[in-house]
Amino acid sequence: MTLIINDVKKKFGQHHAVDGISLQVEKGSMFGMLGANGAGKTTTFRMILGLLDPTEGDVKWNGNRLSYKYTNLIGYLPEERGLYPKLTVRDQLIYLGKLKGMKKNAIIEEMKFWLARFKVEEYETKKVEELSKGNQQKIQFIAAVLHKPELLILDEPFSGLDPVNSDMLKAAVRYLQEQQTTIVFSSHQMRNVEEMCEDIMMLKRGKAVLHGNLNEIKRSYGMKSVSIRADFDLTFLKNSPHVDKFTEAKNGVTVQVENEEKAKIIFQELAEKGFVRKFEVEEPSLHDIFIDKVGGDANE
Ligand SMILES: Nc1ncnc2c1ncn2[C@@H]1O[C@H](COP(=O)(O)OP(=O)(O)OP(=O)(O)O)[C@@H](O)[C@H]1O
Repeated sequence: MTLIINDVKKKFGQHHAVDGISLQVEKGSMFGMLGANGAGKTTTFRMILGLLDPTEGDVKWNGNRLSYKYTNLIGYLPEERGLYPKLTVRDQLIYLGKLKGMKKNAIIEEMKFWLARFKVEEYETKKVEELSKGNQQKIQFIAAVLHKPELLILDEPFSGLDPVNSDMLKAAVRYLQEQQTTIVFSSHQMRNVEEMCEDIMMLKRGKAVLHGNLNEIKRSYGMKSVSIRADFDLTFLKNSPHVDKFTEAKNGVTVQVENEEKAKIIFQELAEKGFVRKFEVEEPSLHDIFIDKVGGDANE
């Protein structure tokens, strides 16, 4: 069971919201979609879900085009959250579970499991409008997974959550992955993607600017980040022709360099000046790569 997106395009009028992306997500894996606002992530998700028809190309799950007929196989947490504020959590979940073809007993069993897991059992009989935003998000997540979907699409699942709830939701997503759920999610928080995903796609104006295994992307990405601490002033590195970006860190400085050769040159320069306490060359963070690839495009 694989999700395959084959050269998919979506045009709104003359605007290419998604402009020829292809990807494959294997059963039980977790795939991260990144991109600035308006890069085309939600449009891609809507095409996966069969809510939007691609202008060109196709999306297949297990060899079939997804549509409302397969709604029971898919779970979706949309970016714009929407629950019925006047319904109780229980009635809400029963209603949404039934739409997914579930029987009441099964819904209640799953609901109890998830409410306990998220430590919100006491909200079962509360109206949604009485819950905080973070807790509403948990309920909406439960609504997306109640029917044990094979494919789970999460649009910005961690936005607006405090660190404790964010960790709780991450653990829940990992648990679902262990149950062999195939998961695709988008996030503006690079850390979350780094922590959770093996494979990613970074979109810019509807095109993939990076795609593949995250560790390989980092390894093969030329740019390196170097943490330096020394017994002398390092601010001269700001003006070094070998340094692309200079940042003062708590305990020393961090510089970005184009490749390992440049790092070596800087190390030699530093060694001539005095005692270097720390010189650590690291793979760039996803944040660094994002800024490098998408940086000037934050509002596209
Ligand atoms: N129904 C629509 N009609 C016209 N243009 C649309 C429509 N839906 C999306 N777009 C445009 O397509 C582009 C991609 O939008 P999309 O919502 O997919 O981006 P996104 O990557 O999910 O952004 P964000 O991170 O802000 O949610 C944007 O320029 C948006 O304005």
